[in-house]
Amino acid sequence: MPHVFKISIAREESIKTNHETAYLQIHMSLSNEVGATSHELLGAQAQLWNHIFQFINSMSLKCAVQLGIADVIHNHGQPISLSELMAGLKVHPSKAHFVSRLMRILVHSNFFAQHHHVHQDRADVEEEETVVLYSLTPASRLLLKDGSLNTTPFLLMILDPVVTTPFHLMGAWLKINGGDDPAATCTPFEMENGMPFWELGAREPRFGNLFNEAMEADSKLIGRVVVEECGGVFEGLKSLMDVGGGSGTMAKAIVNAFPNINCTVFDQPHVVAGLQGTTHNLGFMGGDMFEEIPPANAILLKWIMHDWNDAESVTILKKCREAISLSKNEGGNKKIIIIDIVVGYVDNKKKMMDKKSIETQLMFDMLMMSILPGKERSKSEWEKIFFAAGFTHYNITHTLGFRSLIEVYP
Ligand SMILES: C[S@@+](CC[C@H](N)C(=O)[O-])C[C@H]1O[C@@H](n2cnc3c(N)ncnc32)[C@H](O)[C@@H]1O
Ligand SMILES: C/C=C/c1ccc(O)c(OC)c1
Repeated sequence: MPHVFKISIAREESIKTNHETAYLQIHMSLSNEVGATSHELLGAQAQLWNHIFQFINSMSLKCAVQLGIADVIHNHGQPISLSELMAGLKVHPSKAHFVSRLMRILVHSNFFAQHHHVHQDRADVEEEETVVLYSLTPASRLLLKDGSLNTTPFLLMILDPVVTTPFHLMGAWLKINGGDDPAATCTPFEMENGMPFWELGAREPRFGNLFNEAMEADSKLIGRVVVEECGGVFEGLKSLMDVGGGSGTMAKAIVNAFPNINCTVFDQPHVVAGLQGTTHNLGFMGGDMFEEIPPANAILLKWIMHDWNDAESVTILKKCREAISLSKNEGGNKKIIIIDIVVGYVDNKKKMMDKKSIETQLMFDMLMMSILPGKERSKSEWEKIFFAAGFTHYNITHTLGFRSLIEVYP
């Protein structure tokens, strides 16, 4: 393309009527070789390279998790020097200078903080010595393996080759015929693994367990926030069915905060096999949400709807509507509670985070496209499936960071 423009510009320059000069300007703005100043070219290259290299940020963080850097700093109890950090890591001493480079990029990304400490306590040292000391940041506190909000399983699951490999196939996947039925279209994940995501989780315990642990970590964090910020949502309910509730972490947070709600975790039989409620008001049940959902005043769908396409989602929502209509709750309300992304809506208390949060939403959407037949929905896309399933109104609360809580009523 650029060559074609170059030739036409050369020709038009020799003619130079006013009319053609206008064309020339358009051609120049379209051409990447002629129009840009050095400054613009370097800016464009910087943007491109920064984007190309984003996986290096992910992998540097993965390395820190593999080594347990955050745990060593935390266990040290105070800011730590490189040599103290090395003593706590299972890294070969010959590689200390590599670790300092790893730390440099992670400090840049705000996963660790770095201070310069001036040594004055050694009489034998004549010149002052400055030592770099590392400490944790709020983001790296989520990487502590003993912490209650340990997010490392989520990181290891998302950066596992089982998840990253299908992304290499997206172009090829888009070129092949998906057929007329969107529900029957295979995903890049299936193209790579020969089976759907949930089947791999059932067949390969290593990945299945990693996935469930990843979900637990999120449910611990969001469970706490939901109870603190949106507790009113659960007032007046006698029973709650957490459909696709995994190993029950979210349900535990809810029954602890609301002892009067009877909560049942409903998930695939192999996921809830062997699980038992720790209190009288928590139970587990295996089943298929496309077949039948047991009755309850309210159904919780946390990170469920985005796993499925519109037709599948409407089927699940219809099953939910049946389940709440069959339950008893005199005077109390009945509803579906969805915790998921509403694309374009982010926590309005954190305006500064908006661009990053929306990027996170769009990344989740690409994940749902590569791994599952799912998608992230805008407000109007949500409305379409709610009404198609026979619900009449809904209310969105945007207080969960890049996610929202949606109450949907019959
Ligand atoms: C993304 S996870 C969300 C887990 C949990 N709600 C959370 O947010 O931590 C989706 C869950 O749906 C479950 N699931 C998938 N297909 C299902 C089906 N047909 N019936 C019931 N549960 C299903 C999976 O086993 C998984 O636990
Ligand atoms: C690699 C797959 C990740 C994934 C799959 C299903 C989900 O609902 C999800 O929500 C965070 C994440």
